[in-house]
Amino acid sequence: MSEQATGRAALYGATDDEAAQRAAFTGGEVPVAVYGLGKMGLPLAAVYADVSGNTVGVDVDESVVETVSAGECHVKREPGLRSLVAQTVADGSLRATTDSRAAAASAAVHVLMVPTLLTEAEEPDLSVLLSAVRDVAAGLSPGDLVVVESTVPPRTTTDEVVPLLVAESGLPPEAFGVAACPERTVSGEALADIRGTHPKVVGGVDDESARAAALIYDEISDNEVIETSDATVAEAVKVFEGVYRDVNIALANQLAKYAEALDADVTEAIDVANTQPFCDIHDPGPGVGGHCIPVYPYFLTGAFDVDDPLLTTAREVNDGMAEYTVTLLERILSAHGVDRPDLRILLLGLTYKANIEELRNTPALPVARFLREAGASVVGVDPMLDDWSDAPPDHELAGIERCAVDDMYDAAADAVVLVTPHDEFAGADWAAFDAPVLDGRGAIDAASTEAPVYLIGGRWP
Ligand SMILES: NC(=O)c1ccc[n+]([C@@H]2O[C@H](COP(=O)([O-])OP(=O)(O)OC[C@H]3O[C@@H](n4cnc5c(N)ncnc54)[C@H](O)[C@@H]3O)[C@@H](O)[C@H]2O)c1
Ligand SMILES: CC(=O)N[C@@H]1[C@@H](OP(=O)(O)OP(=O)(O)OC[C@H]2O[C@@H](n3ccc(=O)[nH]c3=O)[C@H](O)[C@@H]2O)O[C@H](CO)[C@@H](O)[C@@H]1O
Repeated sequence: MSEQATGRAALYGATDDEAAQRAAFTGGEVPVAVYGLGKMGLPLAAVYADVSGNTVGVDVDESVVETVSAGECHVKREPGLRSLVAQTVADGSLRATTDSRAAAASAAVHVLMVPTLLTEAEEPDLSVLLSAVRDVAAGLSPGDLVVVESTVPPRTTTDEVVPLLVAESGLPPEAFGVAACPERTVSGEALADIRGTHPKVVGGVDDESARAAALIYDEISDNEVIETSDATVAEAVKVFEGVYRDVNIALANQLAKYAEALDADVTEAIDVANTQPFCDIHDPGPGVGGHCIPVYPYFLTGAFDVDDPLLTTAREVNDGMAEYTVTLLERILSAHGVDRPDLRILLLGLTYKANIEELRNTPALPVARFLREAGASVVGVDPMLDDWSDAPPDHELAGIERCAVDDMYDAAADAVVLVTPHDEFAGADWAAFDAPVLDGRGAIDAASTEAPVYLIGGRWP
């Protein structure tokens, strides 16, 4: 084990036997810093703390750091996370700080879990990641290992991260390790996923980086650790998983548009088609939200000069579903003889996915915009969101009248759209709305209610 001047053990280039390295890592001798304490970073930091016994979480948001430092958890509805954060903060294995430079100077393993988003021009925005990389470089020591867990365009680790670490740390590239180990975690099951729902993918910029990273993740995960031939393949694995899903969802949405011409229920056809192993068509819906699936295609189309009609068309199909949903709603209202200028439409679920507090790219916002452009007033119900009634005019939810779950039956809606099926809507009395319901996510058991319930791609009465 290479002990450095600071008395901390390091893994990259360690020459003692593997058992000693594992013992050092799980014995708190290899300090870890996790950069980014959000929906993905906090669960990751908590598991790292639980395994390593010596982890500091870094975040630029002081309220996040204060919350975690108090042993509390700001990430909602993540099973087990609240207690794990409380436990690891209480026993000292997890600390939180905004002082990224101090954290970097103390750590021998640096794990990047910060957002990677898009510019207005729909090109990868690595500014946050590279800012965190600069913080790491300021405290980088020989023998350290840098792990990129954020989803990034393939080649980012080798072409952006390593050169910046070298330039800003003054260390030669052979002095430290770097590996792409993409997060394959789903909100709502993060701890289980980090601990091994799926194999962990590890791609090093060199063999020693891969070895050190694989040793760490073999301690973190109880599933297989798959070492790819290099960091770029590991990055590509993650992006390919995401673009597969976006294209597949676009296929489902396209097939939903055929439903009326076929006079068939597309969901029934998809479900039966998926009964054989060569078919896994996903579900149609009002759109694709979050900062993963709708973003990852641009990590290819916006990063490489390759002729690509497929991913771009899939994005267009998925982004077009919000307007398609509104046209469906207009037809439903017409079929029910509702033709008033001052329509009130109730949107249930505004965040991008059930039980997740994230508005990024949520289809609910374009659905609301199209409805308001058509002259309707829009009422939104979302138990995952704090009351936004007093939000400023430029707030993304401005223009959407807020309604509490308990008051939703009294909203006097002319129609209801279930955009995101949070748990709170599972037991709704759909007939009590006394209005037609468009079930955007196929979450309602239509046979269990007298209410007129419609599906995207469903059969018309
Ligand atoms: N959310 C998912 O389902 C998911 C799944 C897999 C991978 N990912 C990847 O993980 C990334 C992070 O996702 P998330 O859901 O945790 O995002 P998030 O928005 O919930 O959290 C990001 C956190 O990073 C902090 N942060 C921003 N800049 C920072 C900096 N320079 N240094 C330290 N902290 C900083 C923010 O304050 C915030 O607390 C995503 O961009 C995506 O690439 C997300
Ligand atoms: C590790 C990681 O990165 N995990 C990602 C994470 O992605 P995510 O959290 O962004 O969630 P998704 O489930 O992909 O939903 C995104 C949007 O697409 C809509 N949607 C979904 C399915 C469908 O058939 N039709 C749809 O319209 C949905 O409503 C929502 O708006 O979990 C997925 C597994 O859940 C993973 O595959 C995916 O890699």
